[in-house]
Amino acid sequence: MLHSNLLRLVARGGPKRWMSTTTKLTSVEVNDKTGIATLTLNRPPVNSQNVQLLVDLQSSIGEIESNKSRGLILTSACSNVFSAGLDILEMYNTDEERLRTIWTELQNAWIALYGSSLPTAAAINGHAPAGGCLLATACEYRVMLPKRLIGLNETQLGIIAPKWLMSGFLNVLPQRVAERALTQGRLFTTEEALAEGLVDEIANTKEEALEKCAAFIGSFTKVNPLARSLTKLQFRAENIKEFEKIRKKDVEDFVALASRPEVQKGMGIYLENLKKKSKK
Ligand SMILES: CCCCC/C=C/C(=O)SCCNC(=O)CCNC(=O)[C@H](O)C(C)(C)COP(=O)(O)OP(=O)(O)OC[C@H]1O[C@@H](n2cnc3c(N)ncnc32)[C@H](O)[C@@H]1OP(=O)(O)O
Repeated sequence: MLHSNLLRLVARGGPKRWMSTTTKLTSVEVNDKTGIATLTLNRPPVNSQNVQLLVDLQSSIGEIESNKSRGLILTSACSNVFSAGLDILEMYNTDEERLRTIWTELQNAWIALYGSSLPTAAAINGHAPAGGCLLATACEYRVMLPKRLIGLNETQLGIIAPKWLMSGFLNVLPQRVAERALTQGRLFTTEEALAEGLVDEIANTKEEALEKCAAFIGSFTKVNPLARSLTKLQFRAENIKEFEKIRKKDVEDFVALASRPEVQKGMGIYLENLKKKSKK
């Protein structure tokens, strides 16, 4: 009996247990040995962030926080994309109420991750433009696969990233580099991102990226968890306070901007180009 249980564990790649099913667009797996939870975004083909993905992400973060995991690693089930950012199809040709919901859930997902008291790391196993970069930079540590792209390219779509959306970016990049990148809508290659400090390490495979993230989280083993989390949140308190002050107005600003005819037209053209490119 013991032998067959052991064999099953080995076949599953070690002492892991599934905490939630994959009927959601996210799944959570906790490693029993390390106590570290891996949160996987699972909305093929590119993990574009629709309302459902953003809601599921929040629920998975809540689940990980309440099951007393030692840390959270965010990654993707898609083979070449971490997340393509907000689902443009959902923002295009829609009504104001839907835009309000999309933006509110993006805010909720960001604050849940950015304000998490747990150690957080992103195993960026693919491209991470816009909202993908937002999630990665909400984490404390980033490990990325070579030759992928990451950055906040909102200006290329004719839209403006609000201050809170830049917070994580500004936590890791000097203001001068961040300002130039945002105004250019620049996407950094993995190698450029490493040189600038936007990512912390490069890994050749997703497995290696997960291991490096786990090693980062493991580096806190000897640190008092309460002291650690309060220290982290002290660093983030100012950004969180500023965000809370403007969050309602920020939703209305987004709705006003995203429903402007020229912005809608820009999204339509951007979508068409994406589709043309993917058919090539
Ligand atoms: C008012 C302030 C708002 C500020 C905040 C806004 C934030 C955002 O997140 S806006 C979204 C910005 N995202 C992007 O610009 C990324 C666009 N996507 C890409 O560049 C690429 O898809 C890729 C690099 C992420 C992946 O490339 P690849 O693996 O080659 O995949 P394809 O390009 O062939 O895409 C497959 C499939 O998915 C569709 N798609 C891609 N991204 C999105 C998206 N963000 N939303 C909706 N749909 C997306 C793409 O059109 C393809 O569809 P099909 O042609 O139907 O297969």
